Amino acid sequence: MIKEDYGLSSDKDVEPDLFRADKPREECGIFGIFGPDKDVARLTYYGLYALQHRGQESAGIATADGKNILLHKNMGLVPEVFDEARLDSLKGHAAIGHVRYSTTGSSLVTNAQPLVCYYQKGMIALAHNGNLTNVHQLRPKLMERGAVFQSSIDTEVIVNIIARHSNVPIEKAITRCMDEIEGAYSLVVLTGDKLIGVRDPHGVRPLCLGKLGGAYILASESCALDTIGAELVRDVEPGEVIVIDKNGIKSIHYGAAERKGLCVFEFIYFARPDSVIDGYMVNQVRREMGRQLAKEYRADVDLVISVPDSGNAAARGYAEESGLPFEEGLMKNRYIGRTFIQPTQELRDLAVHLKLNPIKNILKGKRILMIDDSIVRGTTCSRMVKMLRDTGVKEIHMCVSSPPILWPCYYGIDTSNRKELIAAKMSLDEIRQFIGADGLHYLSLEGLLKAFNTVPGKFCTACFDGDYPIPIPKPEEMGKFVLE
Ligand SMILES: O=P(O)(O)OC[C@H]1O[C@H](OP(=O)(O)OP(=O)(O)O)[C@H](O)[C@@H]1O
Ligand SMILES: NC(=O)CC[C@H](N)C(=O)O
Ligand SMILES: [Mg+2]
Repeated sequence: MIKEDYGLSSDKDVEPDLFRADKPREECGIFGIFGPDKDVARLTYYGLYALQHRGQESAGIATADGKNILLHKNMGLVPEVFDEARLDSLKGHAAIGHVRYSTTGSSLVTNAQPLVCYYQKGMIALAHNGNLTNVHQLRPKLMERGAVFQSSIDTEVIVNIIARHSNVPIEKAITRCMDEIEGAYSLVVLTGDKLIGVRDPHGVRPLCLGKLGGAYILASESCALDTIGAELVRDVEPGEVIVIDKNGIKSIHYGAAERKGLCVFEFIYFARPDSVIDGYMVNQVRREMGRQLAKEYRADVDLVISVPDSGNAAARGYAEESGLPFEEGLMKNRYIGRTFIQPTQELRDLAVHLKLNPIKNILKGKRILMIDDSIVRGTTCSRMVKMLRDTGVKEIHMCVSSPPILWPCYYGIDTSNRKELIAAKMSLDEIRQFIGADGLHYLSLEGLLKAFNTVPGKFCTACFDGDYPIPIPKPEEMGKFVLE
């Protein structure tokens, strides 16, 4: 029996997020554990806590106790959704969990993950990071054949296709599903007796395998493994299906695509700096991006500051390479929740200072170089420049440790609208004027790849060069890209 508790509270479903309009890019985080002798719900809770940066809209955990799959999910942050009593009730030998930032389907509790359902073979729970690019072909086809959907997320298409192949073992049903779905997907799947991890053939989204005593873990990022004291075994390979059950672990190679597409933005912004993805330490790569920036552009300034958090490592790298002093010039308030009411303009302006505030004595009268990891709409940096000018900074130069974002992402980042991307609408000098800086430089794509010591072809860099490794939805489907 599915014991589900969606905690349907309508006020939370529609709660507006103060920073949502300014924060167009997040991800989802997934976690799975097979550990009969472990408190799987609590370990999943801590794992999700470590992945909270990947999605803050909703959180959910499903556990398998041999007979049932138990589920709890709701809108909100991990500690808001779960308490001790709730975690006590989620019993089992295996669990999966999800933190969501919606990319297909609205931010509603019915779209929260994991999805849990009955099918011919029993019960199945599934959690997904990424976006399918052919969902608008698959969903109507499934509906024509009588499928019903309870949510508007692409993820439910995956569950439906797996369920249609109930005449074969679950591993086979998954690889058959992979024949049909296109796009980016890292998945954790839970059945009564198995935990399965899947990474799409292009390897767009990360997924790694860890071990804690006799328990196996799957997680979007290795920082989740560190958090629960597990060791990183390796990354799940593109096109690999890992099946874990009481007999141990088995790997099925569905097959990697010739053209790989690991999202380079994971390294620029999404991932936590303490994670290792596909062998690259995120913090180290970000620092190297800063060094590359300094090789490309040397500003005549007194000091280097970063826009925290994700600009920090690149700013340090820039300072090291250039010999300029690095100072913490902006403080970020880390305790901003999601419970604000949509503010007026006055409150919005106030909110900027609530989120980031300058340390005046460090900055006043100085010529500074401000480094951020990326500019999407230009909201953050234009506000920062204004704030710094108000503080009495003499000159403000801006460096961005990634190239201009010119193309939308269809693989799980919420930038599917080109009109929102400032670099797609304005020239470099227009952007500089818009943000009000005295100088502006973006890291080149070559410089970015040098930070990895790699050549084009390993990463998906489509947001910078429009070279999409997986076919994107047709123009007539674009308007419908977000299923409401
Ligand atoms: O041009 P914009 O549309 O303003 O978006 C870009 C900003 O958004 C991100 O920061 P965010 O505050 O989301 O998170 P962070 O603390 O990880 O840097 C990113 O690091 C930039 O600072
Ligand atoms: N950001 C993500 O990975 C989202 C996963 C899925 N497409 C959803 O909207 O729930
Ligand atoms: Mg930032």
